[in-house]
Amino acid sequence: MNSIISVNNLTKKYNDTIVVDNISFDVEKGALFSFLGTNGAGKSTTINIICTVLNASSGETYVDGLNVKTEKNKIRREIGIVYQQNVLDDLLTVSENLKFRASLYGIKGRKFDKRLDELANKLNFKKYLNQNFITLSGGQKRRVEIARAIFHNPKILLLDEPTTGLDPKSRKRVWEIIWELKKNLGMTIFLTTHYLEEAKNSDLIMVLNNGKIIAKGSSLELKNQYSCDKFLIYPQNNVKDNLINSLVKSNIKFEEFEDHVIIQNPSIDEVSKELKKNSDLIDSFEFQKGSLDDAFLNILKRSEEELH
Ligand SMILES: Nc1ncnc2c1ncn2[C@@H]1O[C@H](COP(=O)(O)OP(=O)(O)OP(=O)(O)O)[C@@H](O)[C@H]1O
Repeated sequence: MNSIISVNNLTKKYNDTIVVDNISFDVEKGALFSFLGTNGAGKSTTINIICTVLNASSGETYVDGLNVKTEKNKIRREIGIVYQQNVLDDLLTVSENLKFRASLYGIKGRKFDKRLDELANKLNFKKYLNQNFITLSGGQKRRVEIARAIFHNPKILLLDEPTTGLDPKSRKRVWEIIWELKKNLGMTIFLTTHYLEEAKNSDLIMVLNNGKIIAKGSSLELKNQYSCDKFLIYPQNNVKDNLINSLVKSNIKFEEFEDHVIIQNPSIDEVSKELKKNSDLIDSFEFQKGSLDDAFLNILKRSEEELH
């Protein structure tokens, strides 16, 4: 594997509290890597160590072959970060903000003008260049924040919940931009998100809980391993017991809820027989494919069960 980030036995402690617990993983060059976990799982801590803004308690981390302990400045040139919160100055214009940020990487004069034009076109914010950052909408601000993060052409883009608070259309637009960066520029994308839908096309998903890696795999692998297809049957009023009796007689395993029953991993054959047999008891039914959301919840549930 051609890895661009390599994390080996990483641990972070605050006093005696371990918040990242001996984790190891690699991120492949050009991949979309998604880092999932509940609040407080240790995602931002890990990202901050990779970005060289926080020191680990122990373990080794390399970014593009550079050691995060000893080659901080070189690493900072290789990475761009979009934080959960916008970091640009509300009272400067978009152009002034980017000029200041670019100057930190030595990008000035004509080189700056050319790159600004390129990014303003690509990320569609040319119209707002002379507006104060505060006057932009949430989606427009995020696009400018992405421009800030990639102004110096980094190899890796770290996105810490980049679309939180955006409406679905703005989220879609931000994702189109991220895909373009991955596909056309081969940029490695390291994502943390609470929207599992966004992680579904990742090359690798890793789930963290209480500082530990509790699952790792592609979206399909995690879905196959931790979620299942479901068939929901909604009985007509007051006949749920009759439907349940029929399912019991047919030896079909199901879960009972207030106004419906769920058959997990249903076989077409058994479900169609039951539907035919009980058509006068059934109000409606639906089939649900196993989802990444289900997988995520089951991964956390199993991890909690193992702890107790
Ligand atoms: N400076 C600090 N001192 C003490 N504890 C801290 C500090 N920073 C973070 N923590 C703790 O470390 C744990 C991991 O926090 P972290 O921010 O990495 O989680 P996260 O997975 O990014 O959560 P979220 O999804 O809410 O952003 C939390 O319990 C947090 O309270």
